[in-house]
Amino acid sequence: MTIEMSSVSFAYNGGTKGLPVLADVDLTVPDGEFLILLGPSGCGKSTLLKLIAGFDKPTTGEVKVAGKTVTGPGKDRGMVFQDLDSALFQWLTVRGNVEFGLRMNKVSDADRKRQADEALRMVNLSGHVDKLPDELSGGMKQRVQIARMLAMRPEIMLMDEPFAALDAQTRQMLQTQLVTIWSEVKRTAIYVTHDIREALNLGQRVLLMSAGPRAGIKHEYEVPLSYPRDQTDPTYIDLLDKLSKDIEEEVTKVWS
Ligand SMILES: Nc1ncnc2c1ncn2[C@@H]1O[C@H](COP(=O)(O)OP(=O)(O)OP(=O)(O)O)[C@@H](O)[C@H]1O
Repeated sequence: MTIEMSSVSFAYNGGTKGLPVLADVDLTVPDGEFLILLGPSGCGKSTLLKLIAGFDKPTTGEVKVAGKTVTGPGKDRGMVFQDLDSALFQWLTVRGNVEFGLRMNKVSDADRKRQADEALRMVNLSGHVDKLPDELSGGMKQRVQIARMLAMRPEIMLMDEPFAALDAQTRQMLQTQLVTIWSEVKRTAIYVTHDIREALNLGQRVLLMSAGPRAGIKHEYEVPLSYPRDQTDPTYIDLLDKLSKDIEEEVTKVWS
C-alpha cells in the first residue's frame, strides 16, 4: 500500500506548548518499498512513524494510506517497537503473544494457528512456542514482536529501532532475516534507525531527517545495491561517507 504525507506538521499538546516537532513533511512511500528514516536522536523519527500508524494525528496536513486519510490505527499497519520488555505480554507464551492480535480480531481457530505458525517459521521460532518472554534472549524477544506483526498480515510494516538494544552480531543476523522476510511477504516497510550501516544494509531508500524542532526530511538517498549488501562495494562506501557527514552536521546542530 502506498503512503502519502502532505504538509504534515505535528506538535505535542496540539501546539499549545513549544515548537512543532515536525514541520511541513511531504513524503510518498510506494507500495512494497523498504524505506529507512534516519536522523539524530530526538528529531522526530518515532513521531513520524506514529503518525503513519495512526497513534497520533497531524496538527496540520494529512497522512493517507492507499488513498484514504488515516484517522487512527488499522489492521493494514503493524508496528514493532524498540522496547524489549514492555512490548510483549510477560504472562503469555511465545505462541500466546503471536496469536494475541488474531484472537482480538476473532480470527477462526484454524486460521489463527496457520497464520501464527507461518509467522513463527519466518522468524525461526517454531521450536520455542511454549516459552515465556522471560526465558528468551533479547534477539528472540524482537523476533516474537516481528512474528506478532507478521501474523496479522499487515500491508505496511512499521518498525521503530527494533534492534537498537541488541549486540552487533545479533543485530546483523536479524537484519539479514528481516530482508528475507520482507522479500517473501512483499509489503511496504518503514524502519527507523540512527545507525547508518543498518540503514544501508536494509533500505532501498534512506531519508535523512533534519534536527528538530521543526524537523523535516533533509536529504534522500537511493541505495542501488542488491541484497545482501556488500559493505566493501564502492557505492556502499560512498553512501556511508555521505550519510556520515550529513548526519554529523545535524547532530552538531542538536548539540550547539
Ligand atoms: N509524548 C510526548 N510528549 C511531548 N513531547 C514528546 C513526546 N514524545 C516525544 N516528544 C518529543 O518530541 C521530539 C521527537 O521525539 P521522537 O521520539 O519522535 O524522536 P526520535 O527521533 O524518534 O528520537 P530517538 O532516536 O531518540 O528515539 C523530542 O524532542 C521528544 O522529547
